[in-house]
Amino acid sequence: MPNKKQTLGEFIIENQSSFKYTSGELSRLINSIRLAAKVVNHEVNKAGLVDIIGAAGDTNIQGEDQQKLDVYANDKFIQTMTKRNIVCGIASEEEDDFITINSQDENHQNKYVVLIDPLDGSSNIDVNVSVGTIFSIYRRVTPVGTPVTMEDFLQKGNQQVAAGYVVYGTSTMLVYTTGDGVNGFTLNPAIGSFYLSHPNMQFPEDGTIYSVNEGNYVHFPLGIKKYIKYCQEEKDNRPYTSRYIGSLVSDFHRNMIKGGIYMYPKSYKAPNGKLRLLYECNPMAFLAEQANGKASDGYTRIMDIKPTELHQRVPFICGSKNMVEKAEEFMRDNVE
Ligand SMILES: O=P(O)(O)OC[C@H]1O[C@](O)(COP(=O)(O)O)[C@@H](O)[C@@H]1O
Ligand SMILES: [Mg+2]
Ligand SMILES: [Mg+2]
Repeated sequence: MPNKKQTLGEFIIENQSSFKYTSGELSRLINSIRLAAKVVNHEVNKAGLVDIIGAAGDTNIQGEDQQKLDVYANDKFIQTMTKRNIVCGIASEEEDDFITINSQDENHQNKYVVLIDPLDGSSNIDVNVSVGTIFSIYRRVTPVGTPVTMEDFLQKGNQQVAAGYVVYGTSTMLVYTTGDGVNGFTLNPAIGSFYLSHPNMQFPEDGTIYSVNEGNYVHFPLGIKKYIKYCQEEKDNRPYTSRYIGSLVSDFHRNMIKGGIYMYPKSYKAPNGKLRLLYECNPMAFLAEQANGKASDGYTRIMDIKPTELHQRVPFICGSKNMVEKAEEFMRDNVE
C-alpha cells in the first residue's frame, strides 16, 4: 500500500515503472495537469469575488453558452500543456476542432494526445456548487514525426493510457488512473501540494444512491423509468436516496466513495443523451472500471464504443457494478 503522506509528484515518479511506456513523458504530462489544476483551483475558489462568473458571451460547438470559467480553464490547461511541449494534440469541449501542438523542433515528436472537459458542471459555477475538470489521455496512432490527425482522437476508450478528474469542492482533489487502480490526492492549499489521501479507490459493488435529473423523467426510455421506480420502491434496502448535484465529476466522486449509480439517459429532448463520449464518458468509464465499477450506454460497454465525432454524445450509466447491471437488465427487458 503506497505511503499515505506521499505527494502527487512523488507518487507519479515512484509509479512510473508500473506504466508500460515508462519514458517519463506521461509523468510530465500528468504533472502539467496537476499544475494547471492548481491555477484553475485558485480562480474557482474566489469565483464571485473576481470577474470570473457569468457568461463569456460566446457559444461553443455544442450550442452552449460558454461561462467565463469554462474559457479560463480551457486556456489554462491548453497553455500549460503546450508550454511544456509534452503533447502532440489537444481536443476540448470548448474548442470546435482539435488543436495540433507542434514540438519545438517542429517535427511532431510528442506521443500523447489529451481530450479535456476543462470545466465540468458549468451550470453550478455561479451558485457555489462543486465543479470539476475531466481529462483523457491516449498514445497517438499516427506515426511520430507527422502532424496528428482526427484518427488519434477517435480511439475507443479501451485504448486510454490514463484518465482522471479534478473536483473543486469542499476540498480540491485530483483523482486519476494509468490502468493500475485509481488514486485520489487532496490539495493542501496552505502548502500548495496534492497529497495521497484516497489510495486505491473502489466503488462498493452495491450502493443506495441514485443520481439522475428526474426533471426529464417523462422523456426517459421505459427501462430507465422502471429502474427509477425500482430505486424508489419500499423493499429490501430500498428506497434508495436521490442525490443529483448536476456536476458529473461531483456525482461520480460521491458515488465512488459511498456506492451509487449516475445516469444521463437518452430522452426525446436528447436522443443521444447529453454527455460527450470522448472527454466525459470514456475517462469516467476508465476510472469506474479501474475502481471495480461499471459504465455503459445501457447496452454496450462505454469503452467499446467506436467514436465517430469529436463532440458526440452517448447515453451514460455508471457506478456500482450491481446497480449498473440492474439498470441494464431493466433496459434489456423494456426495449421500446
Ligand atoms: O442540467 P442537466 O441537464 O441535468 O445536466 C447536468 C450534466 O451536464 C453537465 O454539466 C455537462 O458538463 P459541462 O458542464 O462540462 O457541459 C454535467 O456535469 C452534469 O452531470
Ligand atoms: Mg462536462
Ligand atoms: Mg465542461
